[in-house]
Amino acid sequence: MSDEIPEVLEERTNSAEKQVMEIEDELDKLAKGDLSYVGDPRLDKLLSDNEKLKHRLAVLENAIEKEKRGSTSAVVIKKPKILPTLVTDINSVDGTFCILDELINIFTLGITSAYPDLEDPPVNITLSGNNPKFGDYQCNSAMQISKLLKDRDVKTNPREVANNILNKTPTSPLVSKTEVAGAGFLNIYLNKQFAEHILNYILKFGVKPPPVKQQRIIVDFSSPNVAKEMHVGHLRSTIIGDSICRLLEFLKHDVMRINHLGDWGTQFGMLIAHLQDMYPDFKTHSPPIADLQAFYKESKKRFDEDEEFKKRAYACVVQLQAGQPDYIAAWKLICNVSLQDFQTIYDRLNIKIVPRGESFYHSRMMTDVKELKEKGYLEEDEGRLIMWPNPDNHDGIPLTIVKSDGGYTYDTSDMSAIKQRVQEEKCDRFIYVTDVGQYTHFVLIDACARRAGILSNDQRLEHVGFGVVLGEDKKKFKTRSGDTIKLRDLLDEGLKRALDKLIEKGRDKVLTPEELKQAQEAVAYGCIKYADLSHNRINDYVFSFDKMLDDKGNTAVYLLYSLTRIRSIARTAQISIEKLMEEAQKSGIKLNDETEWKLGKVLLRFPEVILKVSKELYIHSLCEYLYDICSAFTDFYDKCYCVEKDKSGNIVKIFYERLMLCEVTAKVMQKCLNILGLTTVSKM
Ligand SMILES: NC(=[NH2+])NCCC[C@H](N)C(=O)O
Repeated sequence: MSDEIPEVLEERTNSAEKQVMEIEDELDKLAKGDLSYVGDPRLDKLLSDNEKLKHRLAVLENAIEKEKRGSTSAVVIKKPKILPTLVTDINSVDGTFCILDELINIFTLGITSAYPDLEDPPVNITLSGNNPKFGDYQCNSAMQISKLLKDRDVKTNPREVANNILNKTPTSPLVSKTEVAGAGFLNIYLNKQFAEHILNYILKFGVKPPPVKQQRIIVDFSSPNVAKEMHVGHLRSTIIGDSICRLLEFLKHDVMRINHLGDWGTQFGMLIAHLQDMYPDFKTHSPPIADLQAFYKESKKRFDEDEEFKKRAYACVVQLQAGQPDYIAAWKLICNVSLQDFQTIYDRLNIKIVPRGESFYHSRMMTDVKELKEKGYLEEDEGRLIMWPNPDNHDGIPLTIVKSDGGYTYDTSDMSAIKQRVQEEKCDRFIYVTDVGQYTHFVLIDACARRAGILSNDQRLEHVGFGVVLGEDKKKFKTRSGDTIKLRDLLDEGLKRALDKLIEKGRDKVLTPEELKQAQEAVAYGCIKYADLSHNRINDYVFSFDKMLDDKGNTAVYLLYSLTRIRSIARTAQISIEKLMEEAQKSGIKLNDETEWKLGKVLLRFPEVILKVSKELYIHSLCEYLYDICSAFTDFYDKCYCVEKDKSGNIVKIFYERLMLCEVTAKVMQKCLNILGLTTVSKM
């Protein structure tokens, strides 16, 4: 076998090693108390990059080992690469077509045929940005390839490489032209007929999801704790998690929406003991516990102050864990009070979620702990049983699987949960939506589940982390009196503010009372959701009704209003959708004006944006896209008449093709808003 391969691998290993060292340096600083990184979104990224790089390093080192061992074998059989098949006929594609993916295919062919000796050459395609001078998309691979060649002592420069690629790149009905520009960029211009074809498809058949391999995906979100306040952090998890589910459901995945409620643990001992005292006949007469938080506080006070009560509380835990029916009944009762409370919030926000709390894993935890123990994964530590991801490396913190009093923990339930999700639910993807503070918890669960053989190499836990909710004073979000904000009050205030806003705009004079109420709810809940979703989730986020109810800028109010305006254009011209479709049979959308062409190109990006967000789970990209559509639409509508009227307001000409473009815009916007969980209204 040639010596060349280990050399390349060694080089890659060196570079990966260097990156690991750099990141470890940063982490080191952090460990030494350099707090400037805390709460910084870059930290989260560094930590996850570090994990990935370590993994890659291990893979590469393994490969070197293998190569070294096998270096006596004589023949190398190069696996033939499976090259992509390209689109040759416009009519063979529909509205679900991802342009970026096809461009990657086209340039993969171009680059591999220009440089057949390069293994896995970089194929780097991006959107060109706003300047039409740079085309619609750009291929930036020439610089990287030129560098790779130089490292192998091949004399060349990026422009030459770009020209070579261009010569070998097959033509495509998607692309009108490609040019070499600047230092070696390849500027790609899309073909208008192709774009028109796709938009006409969407006009006829609606917005359909791009085809992807169907997966079974679990999304663990919301997950408040029984008998405690569901706080703004849980609200973020609820909103982000729901939107992720909607997106994945749109892509036709089999999505499990799971509410991993904190409904198990020693706190139930004192709650049950208190319940027995306060409502001795709780089994026959459902006690009127309206305020479970107050009930919790009372029982906690007794627990802390009354030794006798404390003892009883512990005894209750034992009975509960043993499955004693009376105790199970008491526990269920308490859980149901909380659950009903949570459900009112879900109903108001139109969110579906299935409760499956920590208690669900109770019996599984017993068997799972036994198994972990038997397989030697657990170690004793001051009476506890702990688990390290790597038995030879005790840096950082381990999982606590069994407490010194024999009880199980949050860690235990998450180990059992991941096992259940892999082995019983047979999920392909595992998504957890919590605050960034739990990042290390999930890294540990992932690593330990891998060590225990629960997760295989191609499976991983995905933590969708988000920052803290802050008040307008940039401090922790509290009421004026310093109490935590009740979600119900927050939603009520949203409703009130939304109504004020609509009245301020005089909408109460134009809308029927029913329309006004629909608009009020759509605006109130929409603005709370959108403000959360439109920010990069990793960052802390400032909760401000004034900002979220602004009708300018990237806000729900602006978007919802824009959509109703677009929808009203055909309506005021009294053109029915049937009439529009009839006209579409004759001509279809034409993108003649520069602003029409621009709007058309933004609309074409829908599948690309959806696919990207479904991989990375950063919903704000979808919000930015929605805002891009609105901006492009405004430019178009300012410049192009859809309906021409004479001086006395009579319609003299109707531009059907433009009304069709309005319709497609509305369809795409509507779909995006649905995915974000916003309710749209026809009038507001
Ligand atoms: N599988 C999980 N750990 N899900 C998240 C649970 C969130 C937890 N109940 C909390 O309030 O912080």
